[in-house]
Amino acid sequence: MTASHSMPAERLLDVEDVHVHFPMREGLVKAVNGVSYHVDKGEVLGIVGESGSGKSITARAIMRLLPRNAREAGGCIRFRPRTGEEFELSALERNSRAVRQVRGRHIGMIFQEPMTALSPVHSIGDQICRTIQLHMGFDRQAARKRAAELLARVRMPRPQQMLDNYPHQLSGGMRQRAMIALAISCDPSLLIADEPTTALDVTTEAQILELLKELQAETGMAIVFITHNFGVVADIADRVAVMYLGRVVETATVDDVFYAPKHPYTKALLNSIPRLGVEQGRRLPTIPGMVPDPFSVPAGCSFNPRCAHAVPGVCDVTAPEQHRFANGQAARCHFAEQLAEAVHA
Ligand SMILES: Nc1ncnc2c1ncn2[C@@H]1O[C@H](COP(=O)(O)OP(=O)(O)OP(=O)(O)O)[C@@H](O)[C@H]1O
Repeated sequence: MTASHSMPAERLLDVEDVHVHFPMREGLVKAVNGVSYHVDKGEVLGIVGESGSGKSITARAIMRLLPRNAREAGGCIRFRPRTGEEFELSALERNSRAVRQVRGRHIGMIFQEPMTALSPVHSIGDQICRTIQLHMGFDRQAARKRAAELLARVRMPRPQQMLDNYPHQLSGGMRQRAMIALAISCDPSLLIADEPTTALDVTTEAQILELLKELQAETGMAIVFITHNFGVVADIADRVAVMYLGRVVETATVDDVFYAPKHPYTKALLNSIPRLGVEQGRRLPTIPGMVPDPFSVPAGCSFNPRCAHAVPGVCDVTAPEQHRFANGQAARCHFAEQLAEAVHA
């Protein structure tokens, strides 16, 4: 499907004012409440935020993999892969043939749990070959050759034999590599990575991150990398979108977000990262309060009850607009400018 509006030449993905709701017995959960972000070709965008901020549901809206009970309540998602076609993803029926042509071919996906992407009843080789044959028109023999090359590329030992292994025969780290090989098998323009390293031990996590960085540099694919972990963002991303309660509250380059965060929530998240060299036994700062119940989101700025800078009568009354800074950084805070000036004063 061709989108009606044009996108800038460098733009790969445009997520614009997307709303996704879950009608529940207890009330309406506005899991994604006006999210906008973009990804340029070859760029790595990190999405950070506490649990429940809507990171995964936004990604699932892009991939057209929303839960059955999700209601899309507005917004537009446009995608232009390297092949030059343009898709209005938000207009594509979930699980339609059109969606399956985009997913797998132009968008690869990796998850925390590899068995979300891998079938337990087919060998690794069969799964990769089928995807390659379906989307790239390779015959069986050429697909098998490419599949073995992909397994070698993600550094699986004995790739030729590995083709005939089933996922349950592999270790967690190896399954993760098989899932990555499957995700990149058709040379996608975009890889969506939803917490792919969260369940791994630190050593394996570092290896997988290194592999993803190498693959990104080699193929020029863009990555949307969803994580709780600012350390991972620093390692892999070019730019960051910080999410809180269904909204993007700050977007910035990785350097800007670490050296001059503009939203109080971003600052609080950064302050809660464990640092090397912190005296043993000294308590690390944590963000005060809990993420509010999704059925009773605070009025005004939804972060106001936890914010050290909240001004009564303003922050608890009016939802802030996005404030855009000259360097391209943007923060959804009434006092973003004043707070930034106070830091530099
Ligand atoms: N199928 C569903 N039915 C009802 N509510 C849902 C469903 N899936 C997600 N939600 C709600 O949507 C909100 C956003 O969830 P989402 O999974 O996108 O958050 P997240 O930021 O990715 O969190 P995490 O880091 O824990 O994965 C949460 O309040 C969650 O409870």
